[in-house]
Amino acid sequence: MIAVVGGAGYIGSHMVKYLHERDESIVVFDNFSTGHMELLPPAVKVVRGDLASLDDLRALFSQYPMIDSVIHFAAFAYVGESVMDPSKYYRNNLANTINLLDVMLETGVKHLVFSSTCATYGNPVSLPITEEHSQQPINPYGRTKLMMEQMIEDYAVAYGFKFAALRYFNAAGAAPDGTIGEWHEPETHLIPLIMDVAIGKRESIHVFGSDFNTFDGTCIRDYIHVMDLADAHFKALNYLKHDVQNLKLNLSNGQGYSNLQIIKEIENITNLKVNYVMANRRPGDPEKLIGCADKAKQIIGWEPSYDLHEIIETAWNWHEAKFGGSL
Ligand SMILES: NC(=O)c1ccc[n+]([C@@H]2O[C@H](COP(=O)([O-])OP(=O)(O)OC[C@H]3O[C@@H](n4cnc5c(N)ncnc54)[C@H](O)[C@@H]3O)[C@@H](O)[C@H]2O)c1
Ligand SMILES: O=c1ccn([C@@H]2O[C@H](COP(=O)(O)OP(=O)(O)O[C@H]3O[C@H](CO)[C@@H](O)[C@H](O)[C@H]3O)[C@@H](O)[C@H]2O)c(=O)[nH]1
Repeated sequence: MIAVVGGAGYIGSHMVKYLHERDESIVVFDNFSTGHMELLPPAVKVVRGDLASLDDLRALFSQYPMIDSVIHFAAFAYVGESVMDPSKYYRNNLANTINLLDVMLETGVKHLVFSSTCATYGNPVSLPITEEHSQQPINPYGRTKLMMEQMIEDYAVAYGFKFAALRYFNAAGAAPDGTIGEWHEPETHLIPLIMDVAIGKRESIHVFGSDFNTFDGTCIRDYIHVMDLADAHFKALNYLKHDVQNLKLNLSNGQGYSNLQIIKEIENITNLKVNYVMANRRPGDPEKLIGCADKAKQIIGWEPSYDLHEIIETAWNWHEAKFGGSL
């Protein structure tokens, strides 16, 4: 059985959908601080609990002693907020993950796949970013994720944990059947915010920074479909169960798009006008993040299957249906 920690969140719920459709045995552990019950299939087992509580974690593993692996998504994940309120990030991402690891240790569960991020690299010195690129995060969020990687590696060496650190680039898109998608409150991510403008929920979007060293002055990101991420987690977990090596893998499309290009692409796909205002840089934002995911292809046989057009189409189908009607 797989425990999906943070399974009610954006990426976690797509993982749950992926596993549920393959009849995998799963249980979701979540405190619903940013997650939503509505994103989960009704038949899925759910334990409401907080990583901050050793008792909640022990209850999870004693209620489901058949758990043999954990996929860990639970964290706070807003780059800008982490600069303003780092305590929140060190507490939840780092300190609370120690609880999870220790209870896994107590119960003998040693397979762990977890959400790392390209934010651990900082401002790249070479592109595309490979896993060998130096890791010098430029915001507290990225630092918590790098520390998590290091801590988990220490547990692996000392206690025989098997782990996969999956360094995703920018997660985006929604389930192709339109049932679930990105739902953060408050929303801070570029694509759903632009879509809020397209549906008339917001008047305009602020584009943070127009003086970056990029072709149009705005930041560049590499967007990866959330179902591609789910597929990679499943492949990484299966790999860990049969092979000796631990994994540190980038999950990306290998294509960078500027913030203004994303606005244009959404206008083209939706046929709607998006008003935007150029604004100051947001502290903590790296200029360009583009990943090389060749290693994931070589080692776990994973390749992305959705391009930017499909990412935006699936995101739009969900976003318009979910948030467009209530206006
Ligand atoms: N969204 C991205 O672009 C992106 C990119 C790279 C990495 N990541 C990482 O992927 C993971 C998931 O991101 P997301 O966008 O789905 O975030 P999310 O906020 O939608 O999901 C996080 C889930 O974890 C739960 N959670 C948080 N703290 C908890 C705690 N203490 N105890 C129990 N449950 C808790 C939340 O309720 C939520 O359901 C995070 O670790 C994030 O750092 C995200
Ligand atoms: O109102 C907005 C919101 C965002 N942006 C810009 O859009 C880009 C993407 O921002 P956002 O969608 O917030 O994603 P990131 O800050 O890149 O962070 C996401 O992607 C990271 C990997 O790059 C993950 O680690 C984080 O968890 C996840 O939130 C950045 O240049 C932002 O400054 C704007 O210009 N205006």
